Amino acid sequence: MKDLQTSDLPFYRPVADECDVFETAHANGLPLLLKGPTGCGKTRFVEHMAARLGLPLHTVACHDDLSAADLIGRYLLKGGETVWVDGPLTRAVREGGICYLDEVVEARKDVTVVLHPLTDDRRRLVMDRTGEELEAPKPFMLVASYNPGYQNILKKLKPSTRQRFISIGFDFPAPEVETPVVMRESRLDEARATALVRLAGKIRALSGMDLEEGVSTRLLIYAATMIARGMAVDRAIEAAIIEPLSDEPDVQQALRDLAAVIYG
Ligand SMILES: Nc1ncnc2c1ncn2[C@@H]1O[C@H](COP(=O)(O)OP(=O)(O)OP(=O)(O)O)[C@@H](O)[C@H]1O
Repeated sequence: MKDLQTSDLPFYRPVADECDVFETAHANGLPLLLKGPTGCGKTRFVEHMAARLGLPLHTVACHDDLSAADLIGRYLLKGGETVWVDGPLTRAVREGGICYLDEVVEARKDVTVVLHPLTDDRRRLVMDRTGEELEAPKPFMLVASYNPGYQNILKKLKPSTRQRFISIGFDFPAPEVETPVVMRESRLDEARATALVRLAGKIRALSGMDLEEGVSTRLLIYAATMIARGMAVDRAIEAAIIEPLSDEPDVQQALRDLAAVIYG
């Protein structure tokens, strides 16, 4: 695959054709949903694409208290006066930038009401508190992410929401992508980065274990960073991989056993 990296962009190594899909969605005013496990590169991908397209990026980490007003804006008291302050979604629409809603499924239901007219062919942001209705300019793009792996039956995206988005499925990168990513982010040498990525492959292949999700690329980079700074490999794996993945002594021991297979 062609390496599209140039030095002034946030580093992102493409896994497949996701950069083309993003560019085509953007060029045609289509919203994009990134699905995948935590720490696999979704946020970095959006940062890279925003910089590549020269667009301002407004990122919102969604949580179960996040309301439509948090995205759109609210009246605030400033120096005795009431002034309207745009929220990140409104700023992105006004600027013609990208608004990235990380873990959109966590947001409150009233957020969906705002997103629907913005993510179909109307492309309109309805601001009920000010009575304004903004038509999104052509460069505006809404990107959302969602982790289907979380077994949260109460929080699922409704078909009427997910069928408004072009979607890309993410997963942990293949070893030939993940190893150079780990090396570049941590400055660890190839041999030791390769061993960590092999360990990750074994952990991700575990089944029947009480692991909610496989080890993320983010954790591998943490482990690699500690090793590159001189920490003993087994200590770094313990602190950056085993402890973050599980609290269960049996599971932790199984992970140590896997590490012993790789590191002898
Ligand atoms: N293809 C890739 N190219 C470059 N860096 C990558 C890639 N994949 C993963 N990474 C690295 O993995 C780290 C974690 O990725 P990122 O923060 O984008 O995860 P995420 O999928 O957005 O996670 P979350 O859903 O928890 O927000 C990044 O800081 C980056 O260093």
